[in-house]
Amino acid sequence: MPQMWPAPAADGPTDATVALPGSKSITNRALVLAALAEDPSLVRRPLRSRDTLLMAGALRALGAGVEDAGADWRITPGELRGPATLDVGLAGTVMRFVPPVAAMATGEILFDGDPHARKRPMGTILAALRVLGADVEGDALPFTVRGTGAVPGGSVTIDASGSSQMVSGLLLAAPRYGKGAEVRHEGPPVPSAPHLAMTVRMLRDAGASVETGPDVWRVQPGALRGGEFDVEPDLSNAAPFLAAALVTGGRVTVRGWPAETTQPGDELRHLLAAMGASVTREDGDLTVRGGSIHGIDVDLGDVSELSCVLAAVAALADGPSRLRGIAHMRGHETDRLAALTAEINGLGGDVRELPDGLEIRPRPLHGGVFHTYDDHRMVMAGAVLGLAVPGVEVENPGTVGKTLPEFGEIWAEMLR
Ligand SMILES: O=C(O)C1=C[C@@H](OP(=O)(O)O)[C@@H](O)[C@H](O)C1
Ligand SMILES: C=C(OP(=O)(O)O)C(=O)O
Repeated sequence: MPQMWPAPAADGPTDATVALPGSKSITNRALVLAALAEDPSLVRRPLRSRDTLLMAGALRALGAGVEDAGADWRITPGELRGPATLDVGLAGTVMRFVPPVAAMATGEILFDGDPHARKRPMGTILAALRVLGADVEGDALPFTVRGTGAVPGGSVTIDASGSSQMVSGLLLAAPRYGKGAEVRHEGPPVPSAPHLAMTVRMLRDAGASVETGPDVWRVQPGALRGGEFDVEPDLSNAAPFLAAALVTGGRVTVRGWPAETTQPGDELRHLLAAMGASVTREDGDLTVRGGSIHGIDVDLGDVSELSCVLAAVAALADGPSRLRGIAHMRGHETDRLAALTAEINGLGGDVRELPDGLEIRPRPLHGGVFHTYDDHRMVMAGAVLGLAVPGVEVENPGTVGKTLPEFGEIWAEMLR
């Protein structure tokens, strides 16, 4: 039986300060790099959510130690070994970042995940691993990696237009491959440039030698050093909270907004300003104040994690929006273009799917069930709509635990 959450309508402008847990993307990269390093590491203030617990579990099953150290995680690298059966859940980072590591283990490693995970694109990275010398059977979940203790590495050309994680996954393990790896992309643009920059930055910080050019990345073989990985707050998960300020004409401050970051969520500063918010960063905190909500015409290909919440805000704007450059979201937790269209229209909206995005014409909305398709960001989008539209019931709110188990409490606290 699906659970229903009556999304609270705002009874006035928000006036709140929120602190958010760590970034999924930084936590899961830190876990992989720490597991591949020569010495132990401390991952400071990691996100503890379904996606990161699955990553920790997968790396443990392959021989790494991942233990609580107060609020932190202590990672002790171990000899990589199977056999193992790994659950990737619905986590793109786990399904794309762990197979390149498993290929260096010994023994048979079976990967599987949630029913919808079997539909997410995997063939590109599994084929690339075969080119780099790994023994992989299958082109989608479930699949098997037969680790032989080492991966020769070398050059590979892929079409990563479906997901930047195809590139990131190969690069993160590449320092430990015999010849390292040169990954070239050929095809329509790779989405999520900030996430690729995050991969390169974190590899270099861990001591890897990485060169980049247009659509090419070269990682030299070499040791990775352990140490301390500081996890920033998850700025993509700031989206619904900052959007609440805009939607209610109030104020929301997010604590600990980094001055400089590779997280795509940093773009919220510009995107929400373009939609009518006033945005200021002071003493390391980011504050958004809302007035009227304007539509936008924008390419979100680099920051698609923000699209669900921005689509909800756009449905409440004073003019139409076009969200472009996000065709690859059809391969996310669900087909997000179809899901947003169906669910916003189900509340009386006027959303049309484009080949690469959404066209959103605001209309008066009414209450109803907002289905979420096991997608954390659909829960967040439903919550944002519910602020302004009485009677929105969000299906399976627990789905938000993929990246933010505390969402409900922080949301309620924000509205108090
Ligand atoms: O590398 C990462 O941490 C991520 C990359 C992006 O994937 P896509 O390029 O598949 O959109 C993003 O949407 C995802 O949430 C996290
Ligand atoms: C696309 C997302 O997740 P994943 O890492 O599973 O691809 C997301 O969090 O918006």
